[in-house]
Amino acid sequence: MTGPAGPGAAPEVDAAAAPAVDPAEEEIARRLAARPESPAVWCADLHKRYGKRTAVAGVSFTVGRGEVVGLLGPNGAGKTSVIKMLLSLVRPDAGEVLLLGRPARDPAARARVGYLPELFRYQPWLTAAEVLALHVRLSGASVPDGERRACLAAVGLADRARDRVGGFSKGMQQRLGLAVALVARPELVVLDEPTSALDPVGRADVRDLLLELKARRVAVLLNSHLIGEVERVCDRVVILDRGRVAAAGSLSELLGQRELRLRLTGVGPAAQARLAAAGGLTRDGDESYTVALAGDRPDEVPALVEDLVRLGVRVHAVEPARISLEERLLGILRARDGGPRP
Ligand SMILES: Nc1ncnc2c1ncn2[C@@H]1O[C@H](COP(=O)(O)OP(=O)(O)OP(=O)(O)O)[C@@H](O)[C@H]1O
Repeated sequence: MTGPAGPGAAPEVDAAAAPAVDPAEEEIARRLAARPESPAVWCADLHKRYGKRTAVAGVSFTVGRGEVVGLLGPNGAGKTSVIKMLLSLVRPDAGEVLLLGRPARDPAARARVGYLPELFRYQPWLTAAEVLALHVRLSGASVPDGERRACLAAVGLADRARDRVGGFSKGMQQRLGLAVALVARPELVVLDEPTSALDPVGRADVRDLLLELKARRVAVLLNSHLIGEVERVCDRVVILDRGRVAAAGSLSELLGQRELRLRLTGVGPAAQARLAAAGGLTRDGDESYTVALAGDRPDEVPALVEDLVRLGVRVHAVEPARISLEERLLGILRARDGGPRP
């Protein structure tokens, strides 16, 4: 696993979580490995208590290969505890974890996982290039110089490679953390609040990086409080509350069908057919149309508008209508308020 190492790094690691492969997990791994493609993350019934406090009370979910899954929930919901259990940085009281079809503590699985922790610090006397080189060495992967430089460039640190990390701002350290998580060509990347210290441009850069990972079929588990960000990049979302899964599903499952309200003039039969092809079509007045979009492609709306214009339609207004993930999240959490605390 590539993630911060050395003095000052990962201070909350549970020392009791020594590598050891559980025979029950081995058996599950053997069965999953026989399937055409085992999920990137599989966890079942995870539990964790810290003293009297229950942090995680029976969490199960999967992240498929090449899938981007968002882990959401209020402060203290158990997100970081779940992530640390997935990565064997904290030992679960109960439950099982497989990463890439192997038991989570298996070094062969860990070597293919990139991790950006929520809290980290790098050795301040090293340069960014040296930090990256150190983590490449730790991962056992062979990553040529040019690829490492490209990785720093991808997180916007191309011209800071030779600068010492001690002089980096918080956001620059977070960018370096991302480069560390990505440098050893992981098949699964776990990012715990990767944009908390980033400016708007940095956030947009991370969004692009995530989409690029998705295109390369790298699985991503993303813990973020920036719900708009999650909504834009994630295929699926797992919402935790008080240590339990409060809801999980794809964005269309959680948010319902996307609708598009349009105000159009000059709609001929061809344009009418194009509108109907986009989904269920209703005409609400002379110029008002509503399309219940059948697909969930990100370019669905611009493609439709482009076609309509080509067909001679004058497009006066296009208004997407769907409950936002933020509204949905708040709805779920409020409905659970007063529910049982673990
Ligand atoms: N090392 C620890 N020792 C004691 N309690 C802990 C420890 N780590 C987490 N907890 C407790 O477990 C619960 C879940 O914490 P966790 O950090 O997993 O939540 P989170 O969803 O990641 O929160 P946030 O969004 O604030 O980062 C909290 O009540 C927290 O106080």
